[in-house]
Amino acid sequence: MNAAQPPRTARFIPRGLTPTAEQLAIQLAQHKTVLIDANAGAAKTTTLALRIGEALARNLPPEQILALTFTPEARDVLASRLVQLGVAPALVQRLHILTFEDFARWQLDAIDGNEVRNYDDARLLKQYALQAMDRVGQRYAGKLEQLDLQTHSVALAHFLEVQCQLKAGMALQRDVEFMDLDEIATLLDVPLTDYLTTLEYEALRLDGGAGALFRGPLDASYDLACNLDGGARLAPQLPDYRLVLCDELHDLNEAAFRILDALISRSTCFFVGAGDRDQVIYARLGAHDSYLRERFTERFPKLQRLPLTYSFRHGPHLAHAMAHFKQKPVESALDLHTEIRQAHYQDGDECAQKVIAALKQWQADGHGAEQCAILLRERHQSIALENALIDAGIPYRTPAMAGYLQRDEILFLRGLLAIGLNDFAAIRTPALRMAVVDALVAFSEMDFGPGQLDHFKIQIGKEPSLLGELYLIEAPQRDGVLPDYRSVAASATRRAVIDALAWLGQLDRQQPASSVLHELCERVQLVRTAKRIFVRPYAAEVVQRSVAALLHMAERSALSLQDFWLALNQRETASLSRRGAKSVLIECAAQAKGKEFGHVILPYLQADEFPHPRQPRADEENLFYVAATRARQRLTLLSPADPAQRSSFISKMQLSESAVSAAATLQRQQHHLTSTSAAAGRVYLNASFHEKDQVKALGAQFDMARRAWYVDSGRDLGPFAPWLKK
Ligand SMILES: Nc1ncnc2c1ncn2[C@@H]1O[C@H](COP(=O)(O)OP(=O)(O)OP(=O)(O)O)[C@@H](O)[C@H]1O
Repeated sequence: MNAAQPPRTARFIPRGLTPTAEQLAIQLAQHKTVLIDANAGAAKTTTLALRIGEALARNLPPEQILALTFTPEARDVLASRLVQLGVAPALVQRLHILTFEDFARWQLDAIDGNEVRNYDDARLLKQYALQAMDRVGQRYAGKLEQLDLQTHSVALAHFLEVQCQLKAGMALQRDVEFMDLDEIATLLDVPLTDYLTTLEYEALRLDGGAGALFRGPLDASYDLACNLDGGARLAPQLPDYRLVLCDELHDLNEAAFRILDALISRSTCFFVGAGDRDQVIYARLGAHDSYLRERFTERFPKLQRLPLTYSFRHGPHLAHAMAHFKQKPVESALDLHTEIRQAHYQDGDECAQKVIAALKQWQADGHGAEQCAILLRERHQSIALENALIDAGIPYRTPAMAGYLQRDEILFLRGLLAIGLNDFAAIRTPALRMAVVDALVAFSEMDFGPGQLDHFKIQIGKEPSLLGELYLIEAPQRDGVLPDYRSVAASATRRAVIDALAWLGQLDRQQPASSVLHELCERVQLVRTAKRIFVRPYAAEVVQRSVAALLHMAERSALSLQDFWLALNQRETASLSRRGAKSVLIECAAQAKGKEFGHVILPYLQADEFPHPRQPRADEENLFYVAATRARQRLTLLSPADPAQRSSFISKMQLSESAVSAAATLQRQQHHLTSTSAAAGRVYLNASFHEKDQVKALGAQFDMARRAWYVDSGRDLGPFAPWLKK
């Protein structure tokens, strides 16, 4: 370790903000390993960017700097923050800013040759999962009672999630020499069938140990971690980075930790990592706050922990509310009144209307819809919201999740209606038709060989009216035609669906859609099937709630079956055509990590939704904390009119108390800033978001700390008269 004193002055002077003393300490730190465990919005990403800027300013070649993140979103946020702070884009491009997965793939290239197929979309792995299940069947059928081989696509998706989880936690490396199979599965906390299938899947993937044939999501990190661990073949070949940084350390799992360890254990490497122990929400993938709390310290005893105390995203009102919520100190350095607004509703529809009202108010206050995000606890909540937005003519986007009309359970019902009404052509795009076929297969618990289904889909793409044939093709009596069908896991479900289709086909289309859909769901045993095919009760419940929301929508519409069918398809066309960049974002809270928005709306804050009763309380708290702390100027909380039904998280924020202490802090800060800005000779402007281009063109500058436009007081203020503060 270099014991020299930190340089006294920074060489990197960022654009648009003045680093605090704490930020400077990190920017200039010369400790070998530095860990920042700081609150949401406390400038972790920004400070990592400052550290990179400083290294570049001190002539460290960009290629010797590696910045790792867990998601492409976090990678992009860091890269754009560097540019925002004034690092030349050409230099940013030369830096190695990578997700763990991309870094691992790149390293593994050295031993792979060009033979390995990489699949980013887990669905493409289903063929291998099926083969692995076949092998488990051959090896253990009749020998193990607990074996439960399900081969429909939803069960496969579940299996793929479990194997990912086992690998992220390096659980397959555990010492299990003297344990029985079911003991091991219990130890690893996964169903026995999934454990055995994972073993077969890995044998297949790694070609019995000869080398990887294919990789799905997270497999590269896992393979690299295994390689570095056992035999360490690649360890000496890892590039010699002088500076390694890692953002969002709260997503760290065992595989990634081992990769980091190999990189930063080198004597010439300096490391700065940042995370927030209260933002651990991927426990399912092995993330744990123990890395931030203890593991780093145990592994690197000389580790320096450096603080970032103040939030720069939101003002004291939100900071203090979060301090109460998380029972920890949270302070803000911003002279900004981040408003926390509340509104209450009687039912889900009214909640959607309150969202529209909050959004319209935001726009009326001069802000753009694209600066607003509606963050959901779970995707089923979007149905009423999407409908309300479509009705209000407000464009929205749902980049990280399918819009409600494109979700599996809704596609299944749409597929049944398409067959029953003999109108598959109403589902416009070929991609959606394929998705409908997949959903029908999954929810009818049918079982095809992968090639067969693909063949059928191609035919359907050409001739939509063939959709009804799906059930004929699969029927066992057609064995003679297509003899190699896999055994059907739940033929009762398929039979029920076929019967329901016959019933639907002879129905009067003028009947109310609501009663038809209710009966259809009963007849196809949708709830029971969801419970069976989604091994995790939580996932089954999301499906149920999503279907319930659709049924509610049909009831409210009071439309006939025929008209409801038409309306659904029209809504889809309307929502798909309005997804512009200027639209409001609807996203699940988990996907919003690392991002920030002017206005965050949190709807459906009710006891049975958030915290979700089936999920661990600590994870729910972290998720709420992530969601609420994305807000800069305004946070809108929507909860039931009846206090007894409200989410307990709202009272935990102690909004009245926190508002009092926040107001006092804000006053102090305003006083301080008035004196410092007077000294700095700045005149602040009242320009709204929409006016930013105008004032910028006139020469105004943006103060990131105050989030306000200003001009130097020596200037002619005439052109700025409309925006001068009274
Ligand atoms: N010294 C500063 N002065 C003013 N604003 C700052 C300063 N440092 C950072 N910021 C701003 O603070 C906001 C939050 O910063 P950043 O995204 O780096 O926080 P974070 O700790 O990574 O957040 P999270 O963990 O919630 O993702 C950003 O808008 C950033 O531009």
